[in-house]
Amino acid sequence: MRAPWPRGPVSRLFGRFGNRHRGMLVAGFALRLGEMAADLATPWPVAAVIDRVLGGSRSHNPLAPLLDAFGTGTTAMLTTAAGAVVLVALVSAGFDYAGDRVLNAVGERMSSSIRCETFAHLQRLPMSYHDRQAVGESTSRVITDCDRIKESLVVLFSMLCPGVLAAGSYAVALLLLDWRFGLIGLGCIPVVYLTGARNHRRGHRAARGQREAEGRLAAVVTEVLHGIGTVHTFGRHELHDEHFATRSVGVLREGLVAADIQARRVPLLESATAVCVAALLWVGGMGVLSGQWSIGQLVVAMSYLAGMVTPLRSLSKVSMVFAQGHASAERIIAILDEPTVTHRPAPRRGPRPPRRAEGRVDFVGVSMEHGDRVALRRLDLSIGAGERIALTGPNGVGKSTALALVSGLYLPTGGVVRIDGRATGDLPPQWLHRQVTAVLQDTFLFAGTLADNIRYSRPDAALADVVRAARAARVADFADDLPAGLRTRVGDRGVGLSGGQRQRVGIARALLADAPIVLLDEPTSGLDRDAEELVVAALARLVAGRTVVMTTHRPSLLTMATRVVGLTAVGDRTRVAAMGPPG
Ligand SMILES: Nc1ncnc2c1ncn2[C@@H]1O[C@H](COP(=O)(O)OP(=O)(O)OP(=O)(O)O)[C@@H](O)[C@H]1O
Repeated sequence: MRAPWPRGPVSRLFGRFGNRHRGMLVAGFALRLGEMAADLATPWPVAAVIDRVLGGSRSHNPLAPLLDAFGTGTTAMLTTAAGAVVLVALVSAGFDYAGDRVLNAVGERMSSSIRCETFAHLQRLPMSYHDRQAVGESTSRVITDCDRIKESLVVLFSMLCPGVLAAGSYAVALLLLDWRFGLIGLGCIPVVYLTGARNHRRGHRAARGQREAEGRLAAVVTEVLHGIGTVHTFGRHELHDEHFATRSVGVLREGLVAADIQARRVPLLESATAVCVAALLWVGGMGVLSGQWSIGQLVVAMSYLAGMVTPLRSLSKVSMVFAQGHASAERIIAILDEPTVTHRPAPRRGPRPPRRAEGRVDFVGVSMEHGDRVALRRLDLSIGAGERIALTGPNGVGKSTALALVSGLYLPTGGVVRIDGRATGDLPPQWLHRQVTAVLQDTFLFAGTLADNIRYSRPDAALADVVRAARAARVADFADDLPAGLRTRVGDRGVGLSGGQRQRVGIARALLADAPIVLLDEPTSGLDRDAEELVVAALARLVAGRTVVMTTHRPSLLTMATRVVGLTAVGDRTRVAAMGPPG
């Protein structure tokens, strides 16, 4: 059902993640109400002492029955009032503790769910999204923006909600005490609201600018750390220092705007609320002088007004946290709104694909554009099941793109890529992952053991299968010399292994996947002759009995192909020419 009001990022996030903790939220707010009730009772023992003990009058006091129950002598009333002060404070503290525990736990749980779902969603976004988004920027959203949302939720539950509840309750209590006191108290609310709302919009703009600038800064850090070897080799540290400092100025500029807004807000609100306190003091003082109210009642009214303005003042101090949380919620919603690869249009009706594809691949009028860059133009090419085809051609003609289209990494922007006669866009992604495997130019290894990395393609594989794949791919040749064998940990990005060794782990991974279609994207480029020999020997085992589409310029790999074709871009077509027998 659609909400009857336009739903902003904050309410959408809250609706989606807060609903899951409805029970705890209700319990938390009930505890807050208990605390409020205790706080409302706080000034009455003092009023009783002033009016009944010191003034000797019997003015109205809601705690009178309790105070009178322990005796009406001055000492008894004084003792009971002192005891009541402690008791009320203890009850209020108990509710405060329990309310904070419950509501802050909701804030923590909500932000944890937001973080996990944002990461899960981000991983499933298509390559076209990741191509245009810097890694540092995405990291900054998952980590920093989720953190900002967490801070806002904690402040929301521990300050904003109790503050609003307190201000509302004190305003009602003032009204009940006397309508004139109530009007003065209520007069404070629009002043605070108008000051806060105006500043929230400015604060939100500054916070949004700051988060965008911080995201760009994170992108610089990630880029430089990815290429730190190149930075050291060429000694270009100063270049990146300057680059970083330039981007950092953007963060600083927005931060200064936010600091200015924050600095203005507190005095503005303090002045506005001081006017209300002064008005109450004057009106109340005149009332006491004319005998309309007792001094005790004026003390209670002043205490309620102080109770009302204190949370309003403290809210002004945290409003920048909300502005930042708001800006971060927009950035998180922007990710969650992106369609994932599993949200493709529903496949056209047809029989379920068989468990294992035969391995026929057809490109029919396939075009591919990456933004404004054209990678393939109406390519027609058919590859039979079990055929091993090598794509050659000039740099940038679209060989790697053709491979990426077979694996479903991208969907063509024109034409269709078919596997066993069915368009890749109509095939369930999970099925496609089982039919197509790849060894790329540089195998990416995750932090974990060698065995974990091989098992990445088939998490349920038995250890014996992992060992068999490791032997066939000649990983065992070097793993046997390591103290922990296949249980040796490799660091982030496979640090500690040579290029050739990493490629052999990649081949073992592909072997274990046992897919009928294998893609090889320059798997031996960058290797020396000895390493290449070992990798080619491993690849020979991988390609046997499967459909293979490879891109390579290396003769040792070309000899594995049953057909070599050359791609050339001519006008609006990517043409295919047979290049004669391989080798
Ligand atoms: N992710 C991407 N984003 C933007 N443009 C891209 C992307 N991938 C490829 N391209 C562009 O598409 C064109 C084809 O690239 P592709 O890598 O497929 O060519 P290639 O024939 O494999 O080149 P090479 O022989 O140099 O590896 C190039 O102009 C390239 O700049």
